[in-house]
Amino acid sequence: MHGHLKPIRVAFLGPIGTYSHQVKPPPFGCTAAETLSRLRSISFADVFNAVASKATHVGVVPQENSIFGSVIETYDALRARDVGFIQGEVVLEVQHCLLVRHGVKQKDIQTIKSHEQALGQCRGFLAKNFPSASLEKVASTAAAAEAVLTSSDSAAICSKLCATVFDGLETLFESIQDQNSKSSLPSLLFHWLTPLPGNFTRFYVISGTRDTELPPPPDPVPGKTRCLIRLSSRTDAFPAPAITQLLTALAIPVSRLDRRPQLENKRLFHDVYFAELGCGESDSDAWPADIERGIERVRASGGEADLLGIW
Ligand SMILES: O=C(O)C(=O)C[C@]1(C(=O)O)C=C[C@@H](O)C=C1
Repeated sequence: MHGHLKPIRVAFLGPIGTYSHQVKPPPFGCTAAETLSRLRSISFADVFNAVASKATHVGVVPQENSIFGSVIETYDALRARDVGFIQGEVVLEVQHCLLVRHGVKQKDIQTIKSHEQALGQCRGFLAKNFPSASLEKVASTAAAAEAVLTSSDSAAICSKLCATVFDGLETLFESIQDQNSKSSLPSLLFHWLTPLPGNFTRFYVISGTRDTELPPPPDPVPGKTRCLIRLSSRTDAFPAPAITQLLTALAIPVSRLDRRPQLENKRLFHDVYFAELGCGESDSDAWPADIERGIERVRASGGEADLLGIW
């Protein structure tokens, strides 16, 4: 028995046919499809619960989209204590289709269902082709496809895959997202350096804790070059340090910053920030220790700081 071929269980937002379902977690030695067994969840919170309860080794959650921006449900889940640990990231090109039950025509459509991210990524298409349709948010793109199976006046924005997953659906429009990639997909390795046309969603791969036992990574083990830190001022610190002071104390360049209301809102508009940091491959050896020191400096300056992932 080869240790590295043990199946890893992956939680994803279901049902089958979502974009989350199509993500293949990369950072482990076993990425062959036959070594993955997947567990569908009905919300992103379920994905976090699946890894926390050890029902799965990892879970995939969308983090940002190149057209519609941050995935708020994911950041909201990341506010909780002991929420899991980010072990990697995957970027997926997202091409949406408009699917209906067999026989339903464009003129019949009064409601368009999808995940709010997908509705947001197709705003231009919707305004042009369905200016008076009502838009209905549902739990996922594939849940929308499943729901239109029994409807004669609604359509779903989802992946083309859903036309094969759910029997009885047909594709009315393809590639309806507001930006299209014309050329073949170039390497996504440096996607943050070379902006690409098209529609891309970045997913975090999470495990229950930093020490969750995962299959061994590929050889040679890649250095860690990114991390996510949750920051806020301590509620008992007076005066409460501003986010700029916390970032100055951290003293490591921040590549992106998100902000959400804090879960236990003890002070009005007391927010929590998510800072993503990156380093070059050549600096990756010193990176984990640098981060630890940065976190200590934030704590010493009246802030709270927690490492939510390093990959
Ligand atoms: O509904 C799905 O298919 C999902 O996997 C969710 C989700 C998202 O929340 O961003 C993932 C990728 C796409 O950007 C659209 C929807």
